[in-house]
Amino acid sequence: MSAEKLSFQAEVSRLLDIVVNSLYSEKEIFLRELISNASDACDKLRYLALTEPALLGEDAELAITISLDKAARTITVADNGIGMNRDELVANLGTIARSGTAAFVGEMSGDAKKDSNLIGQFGVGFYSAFMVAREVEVLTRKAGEDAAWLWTSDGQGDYTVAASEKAARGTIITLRLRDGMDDYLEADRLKQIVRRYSDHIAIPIKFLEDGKLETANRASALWTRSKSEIKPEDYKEFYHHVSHAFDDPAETIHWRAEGIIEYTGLLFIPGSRPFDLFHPERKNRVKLYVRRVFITDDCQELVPEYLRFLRGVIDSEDLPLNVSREMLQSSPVVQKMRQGIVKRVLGDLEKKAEKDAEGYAAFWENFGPVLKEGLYSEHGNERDSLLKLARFRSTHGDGQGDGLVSLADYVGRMKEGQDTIFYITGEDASALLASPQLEGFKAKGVEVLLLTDPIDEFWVPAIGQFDGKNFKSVTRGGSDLSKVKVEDKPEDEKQDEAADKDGDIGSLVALLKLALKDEVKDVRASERLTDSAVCLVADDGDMDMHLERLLRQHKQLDSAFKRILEVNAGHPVIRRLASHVAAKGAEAEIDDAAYLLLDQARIVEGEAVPDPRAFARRLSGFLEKGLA
Ligand SMILES: Nc1ncnc2c1ncn2[C@@H]1O[C@H](COP(=O)(O)OP(=O)(O)OP(=O)(O)O)[C@@H](O)[C@H]1O
Repeated sequence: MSAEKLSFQAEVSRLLDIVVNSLYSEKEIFLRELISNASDACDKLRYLALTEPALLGEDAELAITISLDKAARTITVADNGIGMNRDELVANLGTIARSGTAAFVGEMSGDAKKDSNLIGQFGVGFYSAFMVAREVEVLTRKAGEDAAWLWTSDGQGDYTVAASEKAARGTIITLRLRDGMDDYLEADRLKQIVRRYSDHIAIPIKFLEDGKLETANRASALWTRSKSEIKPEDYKEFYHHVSHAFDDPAETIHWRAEGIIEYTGLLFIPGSRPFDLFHPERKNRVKLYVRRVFITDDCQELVPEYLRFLRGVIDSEDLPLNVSREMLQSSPVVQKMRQGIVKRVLGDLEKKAEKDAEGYAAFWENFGPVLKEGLYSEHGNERDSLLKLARFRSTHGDGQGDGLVSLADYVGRMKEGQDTIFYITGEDASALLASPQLEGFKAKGVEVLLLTDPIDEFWVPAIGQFDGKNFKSVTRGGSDLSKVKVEDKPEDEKQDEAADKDGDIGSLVALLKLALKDEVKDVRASERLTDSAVCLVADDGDMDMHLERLLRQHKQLDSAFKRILEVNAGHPVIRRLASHVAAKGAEAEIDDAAYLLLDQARIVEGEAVPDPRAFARRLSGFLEKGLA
């Protein structure tokens, strides 16, 4: 059968472009990637052979073999793992099946530096071979099948697949090196790379030199070694292998649980946020082993969703080797391990938060929004631990929302008479800081949490309270500010308040209500405004305004809640309007003023003005009068 010519998926072509133009300064990592794949292929075979021993047959010693041919300028990496059939070959080495790939590739800018950072999070795996090779050949035969296939490509957009011959199962990858890559034709250099990057691989990596085989790594699973023997670089390289990521781990958690159930955990918190963390299909990929045999990287019961950024290995001593997927789903051993993992990881995070505020803040920036999902989904102690770990921007400190505060910090700073934890939700902290609803709180020195993750709209109502204090949005209901005592209030503020009480605000509010009829739920004099003339708030029991916008953006809601318009009795415009009304009673222009005030409040809230023409007409009318 002749060779079939196929094109790479567009995303692969783009990745290859970047890879070939060599964004990585360390080209040598190509070997790490190929060895990593070969070791995964051996793990997969060993697992299948538990139930189908014939797959291993005579050839039961799984190994990776590296050899060189200086004259032909080739390196080969061979394994006797699971191998691939034709369809798998085309799917695995011609496309990227991972969810979110298209969006990810779309983000690449063509700017070499930025793209290399992005690719670092994504991992190019097999394709990194093209950094050093002008042509790559993959000869493979799937375990249990007779047919072998040869995949060939120069990484320029196409590849070919042809039926071929191979005596035994497994995969042989041959790289024809580019000019200038002669370095990699030295056996010592390759051995050094293997030692650097792959010493922790549990499968023997052998060098074939002058007809002799020499094992170049220790071939013992890293997590089984004692911690004192393991160097930080070993952990780092194991992280690269197990996560297929290029960044470095921010946290390494290695422990052995002994007692009713026994297992070893070696888990990593990535140093950067994986590109697909919020993709709906993103799953936890912690690898489950049973007594050193890889079982699966798709056991969702092992790690809660809100820790889906964890990478690494859990190796159980108690599960049976032939454990099935169904068994895993209902296994009390898995449940116990999950509890242990959660306790360990959250405990370590708590220690980090105490000892290394800066490092913890960096962790929180990356993974806080995911951890907060647990505030919503979990209960009891797990939720309590998460509440301790949660950090927020707030109006405390420099007032720029830069620092992170905990709920305990907040409660510790509450003012006399304050019995509520105040918050505001929105897209970004700096926009929130400019919200009119915050003015009164700032003026009274009452701290407000600035919540900017979509999940905040859900966990806050789900929890309702922290330390016996209710949460309350400053954009909703009565502001409760009058209860808060303020020590030294400037004289002019007191005068303002006195003036308001005696003033004509009552009749103005009544007239505004009349003018706006069904446009608003109510009009009220505000406690929370100090600088702005007006703002909108949600009635207690109605949907939060930010949540409503969020849901409407996602087409989850088409009706709109009516809001309350609050007016600032101390603001010059409102005062003038109030005395105007007192002197002249209701006039047509009150209607226009009412709508202008309402539209202004909408604009500040980031909402569209429903009738822009009417808005422009009214505004021009008032300008004209003002200029006359
Ligand atoms: N030596 C091999 N034996 C069997 N299958 C292999 C081998 N090398 C690669 N594959 C298959 O090709 C797929 C793609 O490999 P590739 O290195 O591009 O990505 P990956 O290892 O899945 O993930 P990442 O891109 O994060 O490294 C693998 O998931 C595996 O199924």
